[in-house]
Amino acid sequence: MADSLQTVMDYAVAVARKAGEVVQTALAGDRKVMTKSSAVDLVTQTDQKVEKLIIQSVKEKFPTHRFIGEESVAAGEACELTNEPTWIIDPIDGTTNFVHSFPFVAVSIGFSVNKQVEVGVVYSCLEDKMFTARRGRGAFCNGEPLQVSEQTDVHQSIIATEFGSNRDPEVVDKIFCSMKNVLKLPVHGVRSAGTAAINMCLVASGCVEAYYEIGMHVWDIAAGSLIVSEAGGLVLDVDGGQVDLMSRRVLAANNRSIAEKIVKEIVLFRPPRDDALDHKQ
Ligand SMILES: Nc1ncnc2c1ncn2[C@@H]1O[C@H](CO)[C@@H](O)[C@H]1OP(=O)(O)O
Ligand SMILES: [Mg+2]
Ligand SMILES: [Mg+2]
Repeated sequence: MADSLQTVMDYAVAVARKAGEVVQTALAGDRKVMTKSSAVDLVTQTDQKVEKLIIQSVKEKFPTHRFIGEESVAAGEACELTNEPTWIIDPIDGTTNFVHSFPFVAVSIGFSVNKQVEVGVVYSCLEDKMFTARRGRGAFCNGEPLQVSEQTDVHQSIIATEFGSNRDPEVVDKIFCSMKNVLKLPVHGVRSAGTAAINMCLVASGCVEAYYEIGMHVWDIAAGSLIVSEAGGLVLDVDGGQVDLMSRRVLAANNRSIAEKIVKEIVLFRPPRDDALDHKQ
């Protein structure tokens, strides 16, 4: 599998770049916006077109591989992570940003075998940054090695998180309560890029010390989780335990000291799992 993983990596990078070109072209034109699980969970024809392009290209090269794609799942396909080689795809991470031309939009492609992510590619289309990682072989941005921040003092840190797309008042309260707790630690700042994949790449790049969220999906974090761990960081559940990519909870941190401080501030809740039969919202 070692050499074939390099083939997968090279192909994932090529496909992500091609997908990124489609996203960039679409940014110049009109975007017809539709909604999914809620009035603020947006999707465009470009999301659907890019996912089709990625899946078709991969199928030509690897006909036996399986897929978990955000828009395929939205269209009713199963979201099941098996031991088989599986491509986990978010064609546009940051659709809300894409719709508003807010300049952080990514194509995220993870590749797992035996439920473990082996290859992660996140292409930040507008920054033209190609983040890549292979398990055990480090993380890179445009070919340059990535290293998480060395900061151990949470008071000197920036923490990334997202507001998500769930506007249920109880959920919003919990999300804000966690953010307030983190802000009051105090930390230097709290940030939201509007894309989970780019938030994770910011941790891997050492720009932010940690990113946490409850409510994102497996396609948002599959690739980014490997990029963080290969840059020397930790990827955990928000309770500090082992991460479960299908549980819709993640904490990516530069080190354990920062992770432990953040865990204490997060108000825990459990959204329906991605592999639950009714996975919507
Ligand atoms: N209104 C919204 N604001 C922020 N993120 C949203 C959102 N609606 C959906 N998301 C998704 O939730 C993830 C984590 O916050 C984001 O990466 C984004 O992925 P998406 O653009 O692929 O849907
Ligand atoms: Mg996404
Ligand atoms: Mg998306």
